[in-house]
Order: sequence, then C-alpha cells, then structure tokens
Amino acid sequence: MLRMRSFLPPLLFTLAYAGISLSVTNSYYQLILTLVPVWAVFGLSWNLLSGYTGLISFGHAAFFGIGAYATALGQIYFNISPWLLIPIAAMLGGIAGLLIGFPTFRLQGHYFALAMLAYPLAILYVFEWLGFQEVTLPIKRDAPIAYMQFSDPHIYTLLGLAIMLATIVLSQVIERSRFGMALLAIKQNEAAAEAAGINTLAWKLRAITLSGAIAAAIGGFYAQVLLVVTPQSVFGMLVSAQALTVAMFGGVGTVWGPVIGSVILIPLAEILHAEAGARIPGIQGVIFGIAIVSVILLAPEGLFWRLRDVLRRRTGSKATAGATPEAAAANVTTLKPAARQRAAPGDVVLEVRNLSRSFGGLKALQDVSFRLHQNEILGIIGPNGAGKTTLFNLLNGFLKPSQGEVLIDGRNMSGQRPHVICEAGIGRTFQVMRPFLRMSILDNVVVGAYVRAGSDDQARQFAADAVARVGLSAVADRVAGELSTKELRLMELARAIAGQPRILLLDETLAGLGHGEADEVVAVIQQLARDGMTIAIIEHTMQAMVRLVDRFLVLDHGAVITEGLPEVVTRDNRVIEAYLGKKWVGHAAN
Ligand SMILES: Nc1ncnc2c1ncn2[C@@H]1O[C@H](COP(=O)(O)OP(=O)(O)OP(=O)(O)O)[C@@H](O)[C@H]1O
Repeated sequence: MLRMRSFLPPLLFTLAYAGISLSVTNSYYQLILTLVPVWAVFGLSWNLLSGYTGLISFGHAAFFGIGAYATALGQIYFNISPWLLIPIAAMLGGIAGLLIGFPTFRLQGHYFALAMLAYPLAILYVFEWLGFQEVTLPIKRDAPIAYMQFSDPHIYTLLGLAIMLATIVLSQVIERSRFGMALLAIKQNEAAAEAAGINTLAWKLRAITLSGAIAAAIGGFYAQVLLVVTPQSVFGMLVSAQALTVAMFGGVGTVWGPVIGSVILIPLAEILHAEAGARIPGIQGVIFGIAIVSVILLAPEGLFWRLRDVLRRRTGSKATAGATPEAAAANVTTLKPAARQRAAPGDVVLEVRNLSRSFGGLKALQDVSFRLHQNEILGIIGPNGAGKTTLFNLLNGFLKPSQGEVLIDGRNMSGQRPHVICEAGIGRTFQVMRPFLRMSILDNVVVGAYVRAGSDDQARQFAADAVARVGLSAVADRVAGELSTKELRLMELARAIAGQPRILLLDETLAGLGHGEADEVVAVIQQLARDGMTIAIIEHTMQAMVRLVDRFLVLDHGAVITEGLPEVVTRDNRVIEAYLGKKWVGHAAN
C-alpha cells in the first residue's frame, strides 16, 4: 500500500507534464520538452550508480553513446527497427557496465572518478577513427511508426515521459529493496557494509550494469529524436557532465533529484543557447558551470534535500512544539545493569590459534591464541596500540593474518572476505559510528538484517525485533540525525544484531557516553548475552567492563600478557603496569 502510494506523485507529475506538452505547438519548444525527460532519465541512471553508492562517475557518456550509436548503426547497416534496437542498446550498455565496472571498482574515491572519465573519451576517439564522425539515421517515410519516426513531435515527448516514469518507478522499487539498502550501505562505509554481510563488489556490479543499460537505452532514444549522432554529441565531456549536473543540482540519491534538475536546467540552457548562442558560443556550458558552483555553495546535496530540510524544519517545529528532547528520550526503553552473573562456559564457538599480523616491520599482533565460549562476554583490554582493533579486523576478515587461524564452530575462516564471515555468524560494531543520518532508525537497522533475511518484509521484521531488543522501538521512525550519542550507539548495536549473529564483536561501544548512559548500554549488552549471544568487547571504560565481562584477555605490544577472571586479571601486576596504572589499585581498594 505504502509502495503504491509512493508511485502516485511520479504518475501525477508525468500526467501533468504530458498535459502541458500536448498544448505546446511550437516544434522547438516541443523538442525541449522531449529533451527534459531524456536528460532526466540519463541523470536517474547516473544516480542509480553514483547517487546511491557515492562512487562518482565522470564517464556516463560511455553508456549513452554506445546506446545512441547502436541504435543508429543498427538501422543503417541492418535495417532493424529502433523498437528492437533500443532494448538491444540497453543490453549492450549493461554489458559495457559490467566490463567497465569489474576492473574500475578496484579503485576508490577520486581514482574511480578519474578512471571513469577515460572510457567515453577513449570510445569517442575510436568512433572518430572508424569514420563515424556524423551518422544520419535513414528516413523511413514508408513505415514511420515501425521506425519510430513520427510526424507529430508530441509522440516523442510522450515516449520520453513513459521511459522516465518507468525509470522513476524502477528507482523507487530499488531504493526500498535489499539492492538499494546495499548501495546506501556502501556509500556510508564500504568496509562496514562488508562486515554487515553485504557482498559489495557484487552489488556495485549490479548497479553499474543496470545504470549502463538505462543510460544506453535513453541514448538510443536520443539518437532517434535527433536523427543524427556525432561522437562529441553522445560521448563528449558535456554529455557526462549533463548527467552529473542535473542529478547534483536537483538532489543526489533521490529519484526526484535528476527530474528537478532536468526540468529547471535543460529549458534554461536550451533557450539561452537558442537566444544567445550565436553571440555567446558555449553559453550552455557556462550555465551548467554556474549551476554546479551555486549548488555546491548553497545546497551541497541538491535542491530536493534543501527543500525537504526546510519543510521538515517547518512542519517538525509545529509538530514537536511542546515535545521536549527529554520527553523524546523518555520514550527509549531503558534497562538497568544487573550484577554480573558469570555464564556457565558453553561450547567453544570461536577459536583463535597463533594469530599474527605484521605491518611492514611492525608486529601488530603476535601469536595470539584464545577461545570464546557460547554465551560468554570476553573483555579485550590493553593500552593504545596494543593490537585490539587489529585482532577484531582479523576476526571479521578486514585483514588477512600473516600467520595463524580463526575457527568459527571448528571451521577455519581465516582469510575469508568480511561478508562471508558475517554470514558464518560474526557481527560487528565500529569505534567510529557511521549512521545514515537522513534515514530512520528502522531503515538504518534494516541494512544489517539482509544477511539473514530472505525477503524485504522479513528484513524489516528482523530489524524491528533488533530495534526492540535495544529499547529503541518508540523512536524507530525518527531520523538518525536527531539522535543522541547513546541512541546512536544502541542503533549501531541493533544494526549488528539484526543480522542475527551468534558472535558479536563490539569495538568501544561505550565510548563518548556519560556514566548513566554507559550503564544503560551495558544492560542491553548483558541482556543480549542472557539471550544466548556470545560477545567480545573492546573497551577502555574499566568500571563498566569489570561489571560486564566474564573474562578478560589482556594485550600489550600485540601479544597476550594474561587472560582470566576480572577479579584476578585486575590484580595482576603485569596488567596494572602495562595498562591499569597505580590509580586503579587505589580505586579498586576503595
Ligand atoms: N593498517 C595499518 N597499517 C600500519 N600499521 C597499523 C595498521 N593498523 C594498525 N596499525 C598499527 O598496529 C598497532 C596496533 O594498532 P591497533 O589499532 O590494533 O591498536 P588498539 O589496541 O586497537 O589501539 P586503540 O586502543 O588506540 O584503538 C599500532 O601500532 C598501529 O599503529
């Protein structure tokens, strides 16, 4: 029902646009009205890859141009109808996406962006070299409908709108599915996404394949509208910039962004080009340049998000008038920490054997061995640089060991990728939180649920259960950007348990919390252990740790200096010397 309702605005917008375009009689204005959905679809295709994953593509013209040339050359050399050629172009664009994505996804950040820039330029020179400088589509007066050559230009606009509506709906479906969640998780933190069980390379390849297919399809349609294709007009820098500009101007990571950007910028640039192009050549490029600079300065994420924030603030301030942050905080179910009840040691669920890891000459971890039993809470402590986070990174697959083994339920998992280890039952939180600030708590948590869930509905159910277990049900619909540090920590915990891990690695989950807040989070962790979860926690807050853990493992200079019960370990001179310090002895005596 909710989904159907979200399709209504794009449908109404398309109908209104169609109504306006049918009343236009000037053929030049009609062409502009056709180009708006064309560039909107191109922007949407860019958004699907770059808007959702954050991997900026400067080279989407590669796909657009492949589609345009496929449609033109298919008619010239094989006399195939564009109705068939456009789907073929989409297939070629998808294949190109896969071929480009596979090597290029090895690069990150601006290296990826720059590599993408090279593809359309290389193809442009190849097409020029092949002699396809200017390809004119054959005129088919005998079969105009079969060859998509309509005498009434309104039909092109309606076709463009139909493609745009289909692309918006497809994007909306993707946004709310496992696919969209995976892409957003990659955008936020690719490593954390892998740790949450997401096979990031596979999802990125799916995104670029689909994005390439849509860009090529609309490139094919563009060739059909203009009836002439040149390398510069379909592979040129300005074409790639067009996708980027309409999406960034309108709003990145939303279906409405490219549509808004296109509706405003395309008519503006085209009319200026027609009116002033002869006097000021290249005015179109100037307009796009100004648009990008203005957006960067005034609304860095695009118009859509800016407007939404303003509206939210207005309606939010009315709705929450009288509702104080304290009242909102009171909605969070709080648990009180219980006195520590040592778990009876269960089966060994995790065994670490002689694990070592060096970075160049630095031995960050040396010959570490220990076992983790079911239901146990193991505290991992040690001074800064002792190797605690390195140990976690080895356990969940971020790092490969130089030596040694990690066995989960007796199975050697060392060297496996993080999402495989997550599937095997290890969940993890991070020292630095990276929530999706514009998304609700529930949506943030859903990202972690997909590793176990078979369907979108099941993922939402798992997420709702996880949110309830950390006591955040009452605020599940609030956006993460409004949460306190404690609530964010609980949300991260919920995200980790939504994937139903059996072993949970918590990296400084209490960092930045006040005394009372830390107690609440401790109580939640205790409850998780009582419910059957096995937990390893890195933490510097010793007062909380001695109440929480069943056993300590103490690291110093990458090696285990001791392990055992809290009351024994905290009196061990080696631990006091290396980590706790003399102050601790005085404190413990009191
Ligand atoms: N990717 C890396 N490359 C080079 N050196 C690294 C890398 N990761 C960790 N180290 C080094 O390995 C050692 C152990 O670091 P690690 O982060 O595991 O310590 P830690 O016990 O978690 O410290 P803290 O309590 O400050 O988080 C440190 O000397 C650190 O500088």
